[in-house]
Amino acid sequence: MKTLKIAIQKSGRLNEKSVEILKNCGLSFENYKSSLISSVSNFPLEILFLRDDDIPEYVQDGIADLGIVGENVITEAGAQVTYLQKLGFGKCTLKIAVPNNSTVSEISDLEGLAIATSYPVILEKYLQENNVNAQIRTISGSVEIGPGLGLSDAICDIVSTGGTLKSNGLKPFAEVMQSEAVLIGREGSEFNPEVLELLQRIKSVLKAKATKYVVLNVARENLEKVVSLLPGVKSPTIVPLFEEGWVALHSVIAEQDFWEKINALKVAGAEGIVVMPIEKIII
Ligand SMILES: Nc1ncnc2c1ncn2[C@@H]1O[C@H](COP(=O)(O)OP(=O)(O)OP(=O)(O)O)[C@@H](O)[C@H]1O
Ligand SMILES: O=P(O)(O)OC[C@H]1O[C@H](OP(=O)(O)OP(=O)(O)O)[C@H](O)[C@@H]1O
Ligand SMILES: [Mg+2]
Repeated sequence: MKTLKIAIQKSGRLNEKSVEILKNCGLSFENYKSSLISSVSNFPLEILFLRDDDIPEYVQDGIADLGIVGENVITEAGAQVTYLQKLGFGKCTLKIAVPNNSTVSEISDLEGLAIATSYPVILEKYLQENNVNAQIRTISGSVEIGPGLGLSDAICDIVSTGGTLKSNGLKPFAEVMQSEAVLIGREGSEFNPEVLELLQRIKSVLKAKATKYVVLNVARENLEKVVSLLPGVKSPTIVPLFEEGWVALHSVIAEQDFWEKINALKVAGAEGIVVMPIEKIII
């Protein structure tokens, strides 16, 4: 069996969740960041801990077989890699923002202005698509400080809660791209048996995370009504209760669907609703 290499962020926003998802796949390894490489004892895999900016090229060039990195970083690098799976964390949006007192309110107002960013490639393309000529000032971090220091009139940076923009007196007005962490490989990677095995485990972990195991009690006469409220439930398990005429309904439900229905379920006669996490769903 060939030992695969997966590159993940050494430290920063994506590190913890990347390690978590691999551990949830049953992979056993020490999170030795100082050694920058860690061997998985129960799967033919080595984990490389890198700066996130380097991950797309490492995968493109075959130094690593797989990587976990933000879509923003892949697009900026222009790397030739294949998206194997969106991972549902590191969700953020690349936005253009200006000082609160700025009169800039649409893209065309950026004509001739200076914009500070760590994403010059993505921004350049966006400005071209919108027929705007602006001066891009590339800086590697703390971009939000740009307008306050007189370095730029606007910024283009990652926004999640919007807290950093707010505390720097900035307001967003245009969305350039949305991003989340993705598992990447090279073209054809998914045909490698070890990659396929890992990918299946990751999918199982993600599926389990998005679903809950639900148990509820309901009187038999209300059972049909309750089942009809549960989307996607084909055939729930029904277990008779000691109390005559009552049953317990067991089912696996998308968490999102469930919370929307909870009040309707109660009105329909569901009682003692217990919601439990699921560790893995094997697809
Ligand atoms: N506020 C945020 N909320 C959610 N995701 C974010 C946020 N900021 C960044 N990200 C995502 O996490 C990735 C890593 O962000 P981080 O700030 O750790 O990068 P970095 O400082 O460039 O790290 P490195 O030292 O590895 O180069 C970003 O490229 C983006 O995809
Ligand atoms: O909208 P918010 O929730 O405030 O998040 C946005 C901030 O998060 C990121 O920086 P990070 O905190 O990762 O620090 P960094 O600039 O050192 O990468 C990004 O560069 C923004 O500055
Ligand atoms: Mg980086």
